[in-house]
Amino acid sequence: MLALQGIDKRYKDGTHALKEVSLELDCGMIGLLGPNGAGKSSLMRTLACLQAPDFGSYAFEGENCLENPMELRQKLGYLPQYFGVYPNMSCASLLEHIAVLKGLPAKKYRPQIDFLLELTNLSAVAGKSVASFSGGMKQRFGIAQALLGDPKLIIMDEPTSGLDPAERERLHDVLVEVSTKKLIILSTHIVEDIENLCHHVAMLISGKIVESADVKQLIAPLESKVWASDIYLPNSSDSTNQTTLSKSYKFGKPSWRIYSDQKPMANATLVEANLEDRYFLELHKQAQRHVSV
Ligand SMILES: Nc1ncnc2c1ncn2[C@@H]1O[C@H](COP(=O)(O)OP(=O)(O)OP(=O)(O)O)[C@@H](O)[C@H]1O
Repeated sequence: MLALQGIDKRYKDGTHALKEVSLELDCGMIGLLGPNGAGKSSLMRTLACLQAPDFGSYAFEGENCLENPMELRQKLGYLPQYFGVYPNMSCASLLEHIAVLKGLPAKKYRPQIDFLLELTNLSAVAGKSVASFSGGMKQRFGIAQALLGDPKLIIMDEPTSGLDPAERERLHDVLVEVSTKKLIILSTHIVEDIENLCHHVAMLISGKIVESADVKQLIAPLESKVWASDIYLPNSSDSTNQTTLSKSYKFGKPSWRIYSDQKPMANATLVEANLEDRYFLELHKQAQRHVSV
């Protein structure tokens, strides 16, 4: 459905944000996971034809998007990370305005706007100015505008940032409801969102795709190798077969997760491996590579 080939982007100040990114994605919900500054937004903006890469090409449903961006725009829904300033227009009027800009005929967009206001739980505030909305409401508005025109490719840059747990759950419901027969790319550093929603994840670290695979397949090699302990294992004791993955707190008490072929210490308990473990292991590997270069 979407094929990227050698996408490379260097900004004017010399930052090499994307390094020969190649990906092949089929329909469904796909997670793009990476730390701050990894290049996720750069890739999302490129896919949305908002900035051109220096090299590379990409095609959606066989159509070359760089040669024919208008073709893609008609099939695209995009939720940017930041919207900037909202005009002082009501939610419904702004959606109508965006529908016109997308080239949708009134007969098509009027019922769709009603449906999307309902879906994103904004019907009751449709007459209120978007500029006066709370962060969560603005995010839901962003999702509604991205879904206008029933796009086949939906790109969402950090869609759950700034949402409270109830809003986040509502967004998950919306995404699951619309995801059939579409390609939804969800860019985030919130691993849990990807684990909850996506069957496939691409990991982007320092501008490079380091993994792109089925989520279960990525986690499988870690099974029976992730341990939890409330005693600190110094990093210095990490080795090829043993890596401290993460530290988290429960009721103010710390707990470490350790990747190891064998029980790393007497009190360690074997736990179910998850995507966050895989992601931290990958970040650790990349950091090691960086040090040894
Ligand atoms: N317009 C720009 N000019 C120069 N450098 C930029 C520009 N936009 C992004 N960068 C740099 O490119 C790199 C990748 O940034 P990008 O915003 O794509 O990462 P990200 O993974 O989306 O990060 P975050 O999760 O923090 O939003 C960073 O080093 C960033 O500072």
